[in-house]
Amino acid sequence: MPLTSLSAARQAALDAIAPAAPERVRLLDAQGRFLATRVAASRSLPGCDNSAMDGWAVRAEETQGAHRDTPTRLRIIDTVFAGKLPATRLHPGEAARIFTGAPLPPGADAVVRQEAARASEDGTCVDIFISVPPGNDIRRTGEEVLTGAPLFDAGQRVSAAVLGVLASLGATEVPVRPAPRVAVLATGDELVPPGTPALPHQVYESNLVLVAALAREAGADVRELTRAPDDEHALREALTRLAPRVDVLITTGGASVGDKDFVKRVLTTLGARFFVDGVALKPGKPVAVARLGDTTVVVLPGNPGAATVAFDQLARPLLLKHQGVHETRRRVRAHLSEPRHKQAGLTYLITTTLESREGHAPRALLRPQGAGQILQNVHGEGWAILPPGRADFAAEDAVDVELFDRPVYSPVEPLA
Ligand SMILES: Nc1nc2c(c(=O)[nH]1)N[C@H]1C(S)=C(S)[C@@H](COP(=O)(O)OP(=O)(O)OC[C@H]3O[C@@H](n4cnc5c(N)ncnc54)[C@H](O)[C@@H]3O)O[C@H]1N2
Ligand code: MOO
Repeated sequence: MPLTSLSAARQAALDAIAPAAPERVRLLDAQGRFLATRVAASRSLPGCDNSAMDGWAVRAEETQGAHRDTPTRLRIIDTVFAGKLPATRLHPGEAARIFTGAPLPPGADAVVRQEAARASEDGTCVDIFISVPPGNDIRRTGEEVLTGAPLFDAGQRVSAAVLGVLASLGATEVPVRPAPRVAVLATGDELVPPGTPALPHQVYESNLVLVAALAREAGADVRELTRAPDDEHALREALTRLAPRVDVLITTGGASVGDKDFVKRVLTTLGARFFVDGVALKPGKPVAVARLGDTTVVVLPGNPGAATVAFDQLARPLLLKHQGVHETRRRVRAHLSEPRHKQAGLTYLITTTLESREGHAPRALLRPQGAGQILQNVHGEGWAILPPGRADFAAEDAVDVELFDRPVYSPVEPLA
């Protein structure tokens, strides 16, 4: 039977999970989550016409012709602080002392900043030294947004900027989808926990940290990190203990066809229903997705590079769907830097950097990548996708590159 294609597997994996019911959480607890509903402006921003500067509220027409040598003299009738209401209306010949953010008194239509004016010694009058147009240094009601205007769609990621807007509307809580609770189970007799001595033939267990970090990047709340030996009894015990506690249980290792690859067999004996079992993908071929009771189980291969690709292609979309969102990844067309031979039936995802070229599509520089390797991912800019149905690719052949879109950072100071 041919292996499931990557696109069919992704669809099937998504069928193994449903968006979680929304919950209301405090603003800061919503950071990094996704809005569960649309949000409209519950008030206008700003809520009233107010001053953008510390200075004087005036009637603009009365400043016409004002100059340092020929100032307009106005009578001071009020002082308006931010958060206070003006005591009175501004009539011709009058000015009000006003501070940044304070509501504009009725009758005033402009603000003159204090650097362009001087109050008399006795504080009764102010000389205005410049002429200003109506609206000068005024922030208008609803200038940024009017009450009822749509602000955010459901699925909007709650960033610091979004939180700032919600807080400025007076919100204290926000409806979001809950973060999926995740447990990671690493299997393998050969694995040595980091922090203990390891002989050259031994392997440090690194997938717990790797997969937990990937899951967090996908918005998960990682609750448990557990190791289990390649032993059916121990695996059964670990899977039955962990599954009921989480929404998504992710295993690594023991996913293939070796004598000690028990994970899928044990899941089957526990009554798991498989949605995906092996994908025409390299690396990551043995990946599986199943449902065990109410828990979605993702079985990742043990090779860290294969686990990374399989996570990225199946587990991440599924964790995002739990949060009510679908991610559209940016793709660019690029030309291969070198020829490649591959198994015709599989999709290959190869970590790539991009070299831009004047007047041409960029070149995809394929990184040396094996299923067990992940160092190249640190520097990669995306996956070059070598599609199925073809075994040989020549240098300069055009392929799609699915971008990681990771920001680029550089040191503040040159390194010594
Ligand atoms: N005869 C066949 N052999 C294999 C096939 C196949 O189709 N026929 N598939 C290969 C593919 S593809 C992959 S990928 C691997 C994955 O197999 P497993 O999921 O069973 O992984 P393990 O055998 O347990 O480990 C593979 C490799 O990864 C290292 N590993 C495992 N867990 C961790 C961990 N937590 N931290 C760090 N490194 C880990 C492990 O030491 C092995 O080196 O199977 C192929 N075989
Ligand atoms: O998934 Mo395996 O070799 O395709 O790493």
